[in-house]
Amino acid sequence: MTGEGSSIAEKQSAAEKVGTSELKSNAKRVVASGKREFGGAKGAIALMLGSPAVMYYLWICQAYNDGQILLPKSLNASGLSDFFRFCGQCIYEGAYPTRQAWTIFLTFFFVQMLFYVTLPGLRTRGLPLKHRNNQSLPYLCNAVWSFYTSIAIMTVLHVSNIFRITTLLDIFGSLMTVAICTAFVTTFVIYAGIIVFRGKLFDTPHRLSGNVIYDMFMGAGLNPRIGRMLDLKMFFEVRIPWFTLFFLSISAAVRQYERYGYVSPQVAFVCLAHYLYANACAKGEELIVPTWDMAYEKFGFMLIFWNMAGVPYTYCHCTLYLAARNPAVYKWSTEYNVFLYTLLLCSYYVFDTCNSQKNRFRQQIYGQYKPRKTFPQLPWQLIKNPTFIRCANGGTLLTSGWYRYARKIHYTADFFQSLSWALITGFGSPLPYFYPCFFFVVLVHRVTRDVKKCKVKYGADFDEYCRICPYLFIPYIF
Ligand SMILES: NC(=O)C1=CN([C@@H]2O[C@H](COP(=O)(O)OP(=O)(O)OC[C@H]3O[C@@H](n4cnc5c(N)ncnc54)[C@H](OP(=O)(O)O)[C@@H]3O)[C@@H](O)[C@H]2O)C=CC1
Ligand SMILES: C=C(/C=C/[C@@H](C)[C@H]1CC[C@H]2C3=CC=C4C[C@@H](O)CC[C@]4(C)[C@H]3CC[C@]12C)C(C)C
Repeated sequence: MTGEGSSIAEKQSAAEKVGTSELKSNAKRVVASGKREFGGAKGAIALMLGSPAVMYYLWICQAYNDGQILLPKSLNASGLSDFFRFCGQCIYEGAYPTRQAWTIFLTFFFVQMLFYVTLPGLRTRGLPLKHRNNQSLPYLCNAVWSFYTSIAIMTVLHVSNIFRITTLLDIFGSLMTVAICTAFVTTFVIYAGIIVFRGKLFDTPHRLSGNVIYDMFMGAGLNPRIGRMLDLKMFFEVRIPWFTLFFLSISAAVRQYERYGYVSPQVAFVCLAHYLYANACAKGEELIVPTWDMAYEKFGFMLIFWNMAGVPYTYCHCTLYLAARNPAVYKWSTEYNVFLYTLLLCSYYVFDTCNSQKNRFRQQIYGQYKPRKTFPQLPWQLIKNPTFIRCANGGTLLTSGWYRYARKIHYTADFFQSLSWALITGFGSPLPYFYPCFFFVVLVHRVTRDVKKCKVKYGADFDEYCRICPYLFIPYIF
């Protein structure tokens, strides 16, 4: 069945006549199908220890080995013990969690929390939550106010010499250590709070596997909050990672201007790229509310660590590479620069409008759609009369807009954004290419999980969707 031609209100009423028993049984199957992901407890331990190790290794290559891959033989080390001793020395010297780093990190963290609960914003509601009797949670979407207020405050602090933004790059290693430590502490505090206080603090336990390590990694709660409105998942997914990434790039631009008297096209590129991403997350915050991460993904180490430390301190190696060198080293041709700026902007357009189409469609179906005037509101971000499949379980699958051409074209676009961030640095170091390579693996994993989840949840209707839209990443190709 398709929902062609009928009004959104009629479609919404159809969605509301959802067979809850069918939805519940489908959802249980979805959970059961994904019960032990990431290799279970052993995989969780490996990822909890491996993630910080990878971050420190990348940083040591960047800060102590001119951006080249560091191997034991390159140290003339007699063995691995010498190699690890060298790395330990680098971390102690260059990434010690100093009082200054703790002060900067925690000030930014708690000021963002203060903005979250005080600044004006758009109020919306999330998807109906099965375990809350199909009730939805309220969300206050004021990240765009927080973003521009933060920019204004950072500007005043820098210009008045109270806090020079170039400090972020000067103490990058220490800030990274503080972020890693805080992520582990936050993971433990939120897990313990939910398990011990069972609903009186943060959230009630949700879909626990019974294995403490695995549940700490995946999360004990689905929508942990401080008070009624401070949604920790939304707070960590938007404000901490992408605002930090953007300010690191601005830090590089200010440092380059102070040293050389101008900002190179390459540093300007990473500032634009990280502005676009951070601003997208902020101006589209209400469209994050109906996503899988908000409605299904529990809040544990995976989301906490990667939002708090992984994203800002590994996705930034393009910035670190450019900031550490004379712009003459990467003075590319005008044609190459124009190509990369075009690739970035076109990829961003598809990424923004595709995510917008699907999530605004979700809001329309649940009667939560509210137009906004945040910048930028792009053409084709909303499908006015969407065609969609009205599924047997009461759900809906959009079959127009970008979703007519490829089921995950926003993944493709987002990947090409990440690739452009690396290409702007040239080919002098492999470190800026960590993000696109890591992201490729993340997206392949997410699409595999998602296809499995949608097949279980939508059954034959998902097969119908795949018939209507047979391409996954690239229209008419793959
Ligand atoms: N930079 C980074 O580190 C990361 C970036 N991202 C980006 O975030 C964005 C969102 O990614 P993600 O949340 O993983 O994936 P999606 O936005 O694709 O969300 C998947 C869910 O959307 C719903 N859905 C899928 N197809 C349709 C359809 N045709 N009509 C209606 N609903 C549909 C299903 O959920 P249901 O039907 O149950 O509602 C499905 O489970 C992407 O652009 C991705 O690149 C993601 C991860 C990390
Ligand atoms: C999984 C992680 C992080 C994921 C986020 C970066 C993305 C998850 C949902 C994404 C978005 C949803 C809808 C949008 C509307 C568009 O108009 C603009 C873009 C966006 C806000 C988009 C942005 C990326 C997400 C927030 C961690 C583990 C890295």
